[in-house]
Amino acid sequence: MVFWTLVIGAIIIAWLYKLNKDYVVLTLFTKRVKTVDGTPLENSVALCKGRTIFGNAFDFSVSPDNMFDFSRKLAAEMKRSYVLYGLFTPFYNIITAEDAELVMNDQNNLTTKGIIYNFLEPFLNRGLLTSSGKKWHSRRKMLTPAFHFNILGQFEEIFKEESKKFVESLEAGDLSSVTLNEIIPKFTLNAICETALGVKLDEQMNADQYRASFKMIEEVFLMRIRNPFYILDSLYKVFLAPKIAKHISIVHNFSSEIIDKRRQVFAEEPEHSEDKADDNQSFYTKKRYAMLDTLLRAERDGLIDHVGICEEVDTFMFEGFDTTSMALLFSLMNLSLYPEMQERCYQEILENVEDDLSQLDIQQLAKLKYLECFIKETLRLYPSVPVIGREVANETRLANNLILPKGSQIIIHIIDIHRNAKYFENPDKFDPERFTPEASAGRHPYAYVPFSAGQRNCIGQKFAMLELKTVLVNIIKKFKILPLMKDQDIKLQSGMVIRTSNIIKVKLEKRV
Ligand code: HEM
Repeated sequence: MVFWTLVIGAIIIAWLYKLNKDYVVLTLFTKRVKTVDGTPLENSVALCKGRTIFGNAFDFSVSPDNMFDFSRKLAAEMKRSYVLYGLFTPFYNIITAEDAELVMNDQNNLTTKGIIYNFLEPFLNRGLLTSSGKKWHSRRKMLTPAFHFNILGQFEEIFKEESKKFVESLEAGDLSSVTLNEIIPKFTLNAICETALGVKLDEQMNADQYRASFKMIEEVFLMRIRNPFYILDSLYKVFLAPKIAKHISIVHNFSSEIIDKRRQVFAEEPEHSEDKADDNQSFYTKKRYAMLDTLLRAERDGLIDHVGICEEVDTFMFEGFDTTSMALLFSLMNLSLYPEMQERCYQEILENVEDDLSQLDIQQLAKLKYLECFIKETLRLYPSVPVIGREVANETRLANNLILPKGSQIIIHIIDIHRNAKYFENPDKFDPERFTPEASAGRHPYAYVPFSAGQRNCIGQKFAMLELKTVLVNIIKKFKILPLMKDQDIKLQSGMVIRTSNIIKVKLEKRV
């Protein structure tokens, strides 16, 4: 009996030993990443020892603050891209521009969004951000004209109006302590609703409730990232979905109400029937255009249904609201922390922008080169979307000698690429001069990718830069922005976008 137990035990151990070469057994048979030339994996990529015997599956079961810091610590320790083994799947973590280029440039196997994006599905369903394959191609083609240069000119009018209102609301408040986390989302939500959706938010629409529900959805999203068991939809549905059902329906009702309002405006305009999809110029000059009109037109032509429109509207609200909020928050914070740079922005505005800000246009904004460098540097150190993900659709061989098994997850840490001393000397120093043409020459093209790159890049990047420049010109012209906290006090956090765990405040002083 003892003999046979030993024999069977030995066979099992031998079998597990063999299996372990292809799979990380204790992470529930996660396939291993291999090398093309058969050399040891650690020669081509860093491997990170797990905190438990279950690979790295439980390494991220920490608070959002610690999760953010933990990733930065790993990048600093590893110094090159690294592999982690989670439950069921390996995670290839990219922290160099060279590796990011291989993934962002791939046209075939690496354009599908990663598992993390599934966590957004109850909220966004499958819109432009989260979809892949044919659906993504046709939606991207449908929506690209909505971001055409000619249309940005019309959006500029809205950005100006909203910026003016924003400055007036600041003036009416307590200038000695302005809480950026509170006031900015109001401005950015109004701006996205009016430009993208063509609807002014009014009292009845309860935008405060929308923003609060948005936060709750984010909390549950983070719970799913931290606990590897919540990867399983069945567990999510039982334990987490009921917590946010109410909030999901609040955000969906909010966007549905907007779609209905705009649909009425659209239906009242008979000339829409004559519009050609690519005839933006003539169409958009007839009345104020909204991106949602592109979708309503496609609906009329039978190219998209109501569910599809909701997916895209929720996606625009998600992508266009919080990303710009955080970019604006960090820009204002940096203006307060670096007074000489703020003064340079102010002087540049005086030299290049008409005194009457209602005349501000894209041409004047294009002259504000230093302000642009300032925003770019802000997005380098504080990219609104610090991390993006892909899923490997089919086993893929990369030019860096790695073979990624089908289903592997790729995490591109944009923030770690941006803070890598290989591309940016003294990377933690805030220095807008890095983005002058001379300083940028010769830099790796994927070393600075706040809007990602390749075919899945951000469709709204020009829109976002225009909005940021417009509101910043309005604020800088009116106020001196003074600090109420130190650079070292700012604590970054993970969220659906980058967050701060502390409240960011500044003081404003009216310019005379
Ligand atoms: C500072 C502001 C912004 C930043 C930093 C930013 C960044 C990004 C990044 C990094 C991606 C790639 C996401 C991924 O691969 O998972 C992305 C995608 C996207 N962004 Fe933005 N974004 C900003 C503003 C906007 C705005 C204002 C809009 C819309 C009005 C927008 C709409 C989108 C959409 C629809 C996608 C998905 C594109 C696709 O997959 O085809 N973004 N954005």
